[in-house]
Amino acid sequence: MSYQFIKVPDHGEKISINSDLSLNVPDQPIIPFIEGDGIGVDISPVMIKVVDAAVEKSYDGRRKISWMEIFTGEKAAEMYDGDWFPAETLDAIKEYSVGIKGPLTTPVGGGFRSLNVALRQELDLYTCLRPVRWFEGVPSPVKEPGKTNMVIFRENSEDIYAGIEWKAGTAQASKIIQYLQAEMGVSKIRFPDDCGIGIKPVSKEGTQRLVRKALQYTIDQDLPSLTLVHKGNIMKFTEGAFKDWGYQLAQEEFGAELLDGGPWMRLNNPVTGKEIIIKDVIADAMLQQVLLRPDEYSVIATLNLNGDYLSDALAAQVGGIGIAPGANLSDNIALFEATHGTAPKYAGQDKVNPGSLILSAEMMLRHLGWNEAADLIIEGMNGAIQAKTVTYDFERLMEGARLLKCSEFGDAIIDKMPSA
Ligand SMILES: NC(=O)C1=CN([C@@H]2O[C@H](COP(=O)(O)OP(=O)(O)OC[C@H]3O[C@@H](n4cnc5c(N)ncnc54)[C@H](OP(=O)(O)O)[C@@H]3O)[C@@H](O)[C@H]2O)C=CC1
Ligand SMILES: O=C(O)CCC(=O)C(=O)O
Ligand SMILES: [Mg+2]
Repeated sequence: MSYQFIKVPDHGEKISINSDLSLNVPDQPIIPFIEGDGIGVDISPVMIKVVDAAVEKSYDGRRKISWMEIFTGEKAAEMYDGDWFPAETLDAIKEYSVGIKGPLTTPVGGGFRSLNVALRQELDLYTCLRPVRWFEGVPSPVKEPGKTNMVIFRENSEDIYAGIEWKAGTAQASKIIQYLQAEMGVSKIRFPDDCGIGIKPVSKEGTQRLVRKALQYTIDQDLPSLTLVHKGNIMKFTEGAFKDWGYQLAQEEFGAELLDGGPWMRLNNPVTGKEIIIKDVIADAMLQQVLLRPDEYSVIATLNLNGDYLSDALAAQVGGIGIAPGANLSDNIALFEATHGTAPKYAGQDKVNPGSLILSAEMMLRHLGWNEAADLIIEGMNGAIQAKTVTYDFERLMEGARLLKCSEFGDAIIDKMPSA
């Protein structure tokens, strides 16, 4: 495919996908990346430098990533004559199958809709996978941060994030309100004359494809439990249905059985034989459970908004969103990204923690099967943290730490990577 502004590197090859959805990864894969708005300009080059160093150290030049810049957000708007979301960016992600992105700005209360959400919707990246683990030495607000070790599977394509909403006072909002009152017998809209309306679609298919991934991950990683997190006591036919469809899938597709009469279920891991508990917790209670009894939770499957809240809250327990990685996944595309946003007040200052994006790249390397390079990144990160050479977010809470810039922290990670 030829592109208008995207420059395909002279060297490197495309990753291809086999019929069983496994990847064929060449030794020099072309990987598209979006630099990102705000602090994207700081963290993306550091991520690339760290990844290149880990790959070089692991494979002695036999393997190398050919990075290909693609554009969304402010940089795209400048290049593509005001188009924040160029079609060729989507084409490139589809063509190259694996990519990584920095954060993108979304205006609050008006303006354009989230480009991050649009990427997930357009590419049907229905799973947002956010692992939360503690690195020894990272300052944390809790007493025993090592007890927090969870993996969030956030549904990424439905819920109120679908963007079906109308502003108060518009003809569309009035029409929907009139329809609800006249045709659907709704009498509970408290102030109908001045009311915005949002719609929350949650489907069986959307729920079950997410829960299927989460339960398969629980099995593959030999983990002890899967928790369905929902607010089904209040939103019965969306969040309540998510819980019911989740349990139904566990029973019908994985052979789970009721535990003590239900609703919790159990199954034996078909590979290791170990017991897996499938349980559910109401979302508000979950926010206290993860603080008070974190070691009782392992894999979490939840809806879009709950997952958004829970991922920042859990990240805080292990040191903050400066070190919170993630991936957006469909069955054949993987787009890695940090949990945090553009942190505009720090943009361009070479200050923030690049850890989230670097750890997102570490997930990407594992997705490619380049585990040796991924392991080096973890060792480098551990080494830099143990040496107390860290960015401002950790330094302000760590006794005796040396403050590093964003780029210096990347260099410290590289320095601490053991030689082969
Ligand atoms: N996937 C994406 O692209 C996302 C985009 N966004 C967008 O980002 C913009 C800003 O959102 P906002 O709510 O301020 O959230 P941000 O995540 O951008 O920042 C909130 C705070 O988190 C801390 N933080 C964030 N990133 C880092 C980092 N790399 N290192 C250290 N600390 C960090 C900072 O805290 P402190 O000041 O205390 O040091 C920062 O002020 C919005 O437009 C929002 O829509 C938000 C989330 C995800
Ligand atoms: O799209 C945005 O601006 C925010 C998204 C977000 O907070 C997230 O994905 O965690
Ligand atoms: Mg968020």
